[in-house]
Amino acid sequence: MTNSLEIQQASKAYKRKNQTPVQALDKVDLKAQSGDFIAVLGPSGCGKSTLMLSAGGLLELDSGKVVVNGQDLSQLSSSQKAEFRAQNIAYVYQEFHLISYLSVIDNVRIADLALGAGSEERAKDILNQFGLGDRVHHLPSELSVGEQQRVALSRAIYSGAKIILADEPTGNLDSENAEIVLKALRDFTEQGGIVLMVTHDDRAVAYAQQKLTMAAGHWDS
Ligand SMILES: Nc1ncnc2c1ncn2[C@@H]1O[C@H](COP(=O)(O)OP(=O)(O)OP(=O)(O)O)[C@@H](O)[C@H]1O
Repeated sequence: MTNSLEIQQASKAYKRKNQTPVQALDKVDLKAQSGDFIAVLGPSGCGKSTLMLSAGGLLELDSGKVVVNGQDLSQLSSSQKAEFRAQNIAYVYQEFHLISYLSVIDNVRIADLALGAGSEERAKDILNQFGLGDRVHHLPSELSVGEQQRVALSRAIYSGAKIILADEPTGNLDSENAEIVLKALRDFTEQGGIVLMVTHDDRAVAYAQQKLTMAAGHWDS
């Protein structure tokens, strides 16, 4: 199956009482399909995080739409959207967002842990691939920063999502760990996934096959 992410004429303004609205996205278009590894660049405040939140349906647009694998996210109820997101979209952040009181393997299996679903073996295989085979029962606080990001990435891969939205995924990493993470993201796209990655890191930009720059809420062309 081929995957697709389409953002059509997306606009979003943040409105605060008694203040001029900030137009964070201004009719932004994006078309990505299986195999695409896209770096989103641009200065602070130009709308990159707003774009990423919108792409995953975490933020409602004022106008325009996001279509993932043919599904217009705005047509889904919030519970349908959460379910659709769990199956199709994973976020990888600079700050990892691991759950501090759960072990590495439970963090990876977080989405199906409560249901007793999924496969511990598969989670272990993925952790092994990321060199974390001897860390499965550790807590996040017992890991290095690079290891924590590898757990976050393992969680994204384990989820089976076809689209990874990565916000500064190498921001806190040394070169060795940055390379592991970037190679994994590239492998993910080579296997049919899509990666949209906000970054200021030259190492990450070098891995992407497309570079898009934002300026004040739109593409800088
Ligand atoms: N919740 C909010 N309320 C009001 N304004 C906001 C809110 N979130 C973002 N903004 C404003 O919207 C604009 C775009 O913000 P956004 O976080 O998308 O930019 P960014 O490119 O990701 O910035 P950075 O690189 O610094 O993370 C900025 O001017 C920001 O101040």
